[in-house]
Amino acid sequence: MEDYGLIGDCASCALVGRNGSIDWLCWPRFDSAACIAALVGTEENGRWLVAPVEFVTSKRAYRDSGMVLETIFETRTGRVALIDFMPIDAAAPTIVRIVEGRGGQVEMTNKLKLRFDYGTSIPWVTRLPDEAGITAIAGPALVVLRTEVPLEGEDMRTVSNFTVKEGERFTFVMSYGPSHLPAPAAIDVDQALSHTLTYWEEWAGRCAYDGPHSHAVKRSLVTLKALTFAETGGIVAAPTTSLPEQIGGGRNWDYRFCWLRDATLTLVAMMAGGYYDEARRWRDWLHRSVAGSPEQLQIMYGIAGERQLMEWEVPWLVGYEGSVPVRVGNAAAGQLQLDVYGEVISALHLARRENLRQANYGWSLQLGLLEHLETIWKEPDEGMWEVRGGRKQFTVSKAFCWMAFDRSIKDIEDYDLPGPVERWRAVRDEIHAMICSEGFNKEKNSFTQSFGTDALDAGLLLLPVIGFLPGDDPRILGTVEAVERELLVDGFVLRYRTDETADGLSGGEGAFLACSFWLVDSYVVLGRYAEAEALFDRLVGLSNDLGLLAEEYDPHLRRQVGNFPQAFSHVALVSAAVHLRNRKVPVRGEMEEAA
Ligand SMILES: OC[C@H]1O[C@H](O[C@H]2O[C@H](CO)[C@@H](O)[C@H](O)[C@H]2O)[C@H](O)[C@@H](O)[C@@H]1O
Repeated sequence: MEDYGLIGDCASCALVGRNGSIDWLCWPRFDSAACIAALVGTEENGRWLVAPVEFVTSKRAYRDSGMVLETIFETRTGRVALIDFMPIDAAAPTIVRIVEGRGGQVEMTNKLKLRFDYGTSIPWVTRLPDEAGITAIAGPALVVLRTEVPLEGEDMRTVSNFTVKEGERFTFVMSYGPSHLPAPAAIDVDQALSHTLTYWEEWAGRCAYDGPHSHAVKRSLVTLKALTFAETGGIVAAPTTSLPEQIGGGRNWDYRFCWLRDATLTLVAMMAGGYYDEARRWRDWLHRSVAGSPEQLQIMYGIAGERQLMEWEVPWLVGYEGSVPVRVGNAAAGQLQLDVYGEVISALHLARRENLRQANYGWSLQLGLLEHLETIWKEPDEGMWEVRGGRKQFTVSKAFCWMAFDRSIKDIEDYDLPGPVERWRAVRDEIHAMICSEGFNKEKNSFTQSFGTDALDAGLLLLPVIGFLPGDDPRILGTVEAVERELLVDGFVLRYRTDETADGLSGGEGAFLACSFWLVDSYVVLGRYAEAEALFDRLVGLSNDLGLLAEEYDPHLRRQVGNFPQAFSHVALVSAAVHLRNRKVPVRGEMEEAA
């Protein structure tokens, strides 16, 4: 996974290997069917390679702070640059690949194999009538490729071999459109490049964070922005499906959707970075998506607020390094995860405090959610880790219910909003008392994953962060110690032990990067700054050469695992950096001091 770089246009994105191969592309949206799917299959499922026929090394970096990726190939005969980007604000979704000779001369190859419908549908390819290039049509989709380089059809793919000499430049421009309309028009490549560079530079330049690790923080925020669907303000958890949590394993999920949990945390990170527009747009997305009957609140939605996210397995894809099944859609959409109420309500609370313009139904929506929560908070749920082994009384879920009532009570107190505040105070206290008696194991001196068990859960690290108990409470100290004792692998944090939690899934998984950043936060809360710094540095050190993080890290194989790049990991990195710099972790719902 570390070999991939991300390019995107805030509608979709592509993963580009350090070998010049685009192996993942979904058009026109993040959640559309992939038309290039080699990432979770083989070359036969679609890829687009532009690279030297042979090279010795390749080195890459983003230009400036943005999403224009430059890969430099050194070959025995010369040096060549490949510049990849997806133009911002183009009339049609587009990928531009520019080949520039930077020394000597280099034999290059271009191999395009489009396979629509997640790597299975072979398109009908024809030459463009009046200009150089081809169109590929498969059902509703049309892709057009324009280039000065002569193209040939070979083995059901489009290829070209060409030579690039120092100072020479060739362009490949591929765009998507619906097949019942004329092919998208040609674009001005230089203008698109300069506009895209300026867009990202300007966006990154607005970052309010100033402090240690600012490069990693900026790269994380730019990555989060790239995972945002600009049209609606929704944010995907990751742009990929089924990158495995264990190489060869079956814990492979589709993350191209908008989780309320992940996205509300993104809102907090965006605001910490000074990006209030994005925060506002996400909050508006939230209002629209969850609008309607509070009993129908889902834990996740499509990027435009879609509710049906049917999960299915793709039998023709052999998976990333053999990790099957490859799944599309996500059955977690139908789960009950009570923490989501706390996440959403604390986000609304924070937005209110930060004076983000409110939709006029914001408070009535919150009231409706809380009234519903009042009827269901005692129920078991699937928890924040979305287990598939049956519902339980998860301690963290209950603590987030406590937070939902606590923040709403504060909203009533601070803004004179109408609501049954006395009743809610009583519920808040009842939840608190229940967690402290049922969710705390005296022998272990730790809170536990669910009531009456002695299993641990890294989500418990959030208890002081949400203000459930102060950081110096002996029960919190005991819980952090227990997590350190039982959930660390090589210093990185497992979200729980898969051998002691019946999560309904076989196999294991890597250390969860967001939880590892939460341990950094815990060390800050406890004043253990040197350990916080050291762990943060190690975690940032796991990023690939482009600063990208997956969901998890396998400490045994020493490689990233899980979907890539993952918003949750980058959000947690941003928050931990701010906390480390400020030597303070604000209670969730209070604003981070960004600048
Ligand atoms: O562990 C089983 C579950 O794994 C996925 O959920 C994880 O990803 C979510 C998106 O980042 C995150 O919000 C959640 O906390 C994680 O556990 C998967 O999406 C689920 O379908 C699956 O049951």
